[in-house]
Amino acid sequence: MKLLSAEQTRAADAYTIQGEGISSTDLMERAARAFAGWFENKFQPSEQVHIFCGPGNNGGDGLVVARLLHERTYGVQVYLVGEQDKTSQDFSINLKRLPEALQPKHIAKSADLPALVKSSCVIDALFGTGLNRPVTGIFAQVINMMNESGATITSLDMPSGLYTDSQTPEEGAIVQANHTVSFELPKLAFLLPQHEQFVGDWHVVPIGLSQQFISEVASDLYFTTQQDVHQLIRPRKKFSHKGLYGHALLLCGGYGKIGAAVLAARACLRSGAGLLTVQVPQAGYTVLQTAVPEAMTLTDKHRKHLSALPSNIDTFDVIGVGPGLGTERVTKTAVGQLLATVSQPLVIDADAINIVASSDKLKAQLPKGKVIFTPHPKEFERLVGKVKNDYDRLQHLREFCTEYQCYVTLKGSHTAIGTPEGKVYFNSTGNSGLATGGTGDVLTGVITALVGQQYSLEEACLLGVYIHGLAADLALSTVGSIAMTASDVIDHLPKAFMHLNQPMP
Ligand SMILES: NC(=O)C1=CN([C@@H]2O[C@H](COP(=O)(O)OP(=O)(O)OC[C@H]3O[C@@H](n4cnc5c(N)ncnc54)[C@H](OP(=O)(O)O)[C@@H]3O)[C@@H](O)[C@H]2O)[C@@H](O)CC1
Ligand SMILES: Nc1ncnc2c1ncn2[C@@H]1O[C@H](COP(=O)(O)OP(=O)(O)O)[C@@H](O)[C@H]1O
Ligand SMILES: [K+]
Repeated sequence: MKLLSAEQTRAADAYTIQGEGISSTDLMERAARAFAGWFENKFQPSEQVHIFCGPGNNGGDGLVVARLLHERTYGVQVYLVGEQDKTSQDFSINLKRLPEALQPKHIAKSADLPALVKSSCVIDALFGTGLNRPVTGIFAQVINMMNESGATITSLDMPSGLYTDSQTPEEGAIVQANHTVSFELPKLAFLLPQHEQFVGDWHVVPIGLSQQFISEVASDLYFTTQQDVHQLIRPRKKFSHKGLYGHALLLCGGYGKIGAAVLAARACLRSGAGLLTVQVPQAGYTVLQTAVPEAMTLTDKHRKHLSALPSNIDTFDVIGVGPGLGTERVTKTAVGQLLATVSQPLVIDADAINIVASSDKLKAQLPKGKVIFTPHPKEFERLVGKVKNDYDRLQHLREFCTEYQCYVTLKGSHTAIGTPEGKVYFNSTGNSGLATGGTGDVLTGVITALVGQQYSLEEACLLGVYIHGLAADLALSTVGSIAMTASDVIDHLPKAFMHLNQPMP
């Protein structure tokens, strides 16, 4: 699914209005109905609803919602914020349509601010995608009052004050919503960790914007849905054999971190690798052979660390390197040799990322179009330098991927996958149960297996990150988020693959 900027969203609105031959007021009615439908499922009519409306179409939506909720027996109080001399046309039309029983109150100065309490139920319809500067003055006072009241806030389309697709200047007030109910497509701002306190739980309701417009408009930002990955997955052929599903090599594990190799290996096998060889330092031999009998085990000549590449390295289809590796000098040399000599695709994680990050020479040796990096945000900063904020991080992601012609899965709540063409795909699965040691090692195993099965590097990233998160989502029902471990995620990979293999409804 594509993500649209605020400007493109406005264009999609206009295109839909023109294409369907409806008025903008009709589309507003449709949007407000979709919002009200969500709201009714969530909140009972017994609650008094306070709706704060700004001067534009977001406020216009708020006025329609007020009318609809009133019809459905909710107690509603409407507040019109700011001077009323510059309201949008659809706002004015819907103000006239407001039932007489709903006498709006005007808030033009601080003395007009109502006293909300913690139990109040609030709809924030001050500003949406049309916000064009930081919120100050009376609007900021209303926002601060809402935030300080502790009331339950549902923002309409956007938390008011938050920019849709760029960094919000610090001086602007921003609503801290419990829920944000947005139209048609998620907005980029929802996917960035720095906005968690503003966006709350976000939900998208369809309003029938032109699918033709959306499919044709140029955007290099995507949100990966089940539909997107379902079409990637390839069922196994009846007469296939293990030789067709790739021979993966994992270079993982160091003294005290052999578990990382076990996790990556188990995940790799659970993701369909035809054959798997793991090379570990001598200290890991018995552990690997016992914990993962399906994997073949090579031992390094070093007792504790990776120090050399296997002599038959050319025989593997893909190499996953990094989890638990350590950054000893001998290991750095071995990783350098790997980058300089091998021709297979590489999945580079954890300490292998740290090793590459520490040397411009190694970065320059990265084979083009052959590498997937899987950093968490700290490892990413080691690669690209300190970032200022989440937008800056995205910019660095794009630049790094295009400069080095590589793929990067920048891990987090909505893992962002960067491609050499400068596209970014945000993942939609996963939960905070994944915030525990070893889950990244699992991801390395999953992606390595997929590359070995001849998925393109882009497909392997999209599918791997999605499946990994889906396994964690399925694990929620049996172990919950607090007790979840990396092994639980591996144990739910089979269900996740089965889930994706089923026909879509
Ligand atoms: N288009 C459609 O058909 C549909 C649109 N939909 C809905 O419309 C929303 C977008 O509406 P929108 O474009 O009118 O913008 P909106 O978010 O209300 O804000 C603009 C107003 O605020 C003002 N303003 C801006 N920043 C300000 C600030 N910092 N401080 C103070 N004022 C500020 C600005 O005034 P000005 O800049 O002229 O001073 C203008 O008056 C969208 O989120 C969705 O809810 C749906 O109904 C579906 C159909
Ligand atoms: N709050 C969260 N919500 C969803 N996914 C998360 C969250 N926190 C972490 N993850 C996921 O868990 C994994 C953690 O990886 P990483 O930090 O490398 O762990 P480790 O190094 O311990 O294996 C990543 O796939 C990341 O996207
Ligand atoms: K809003």
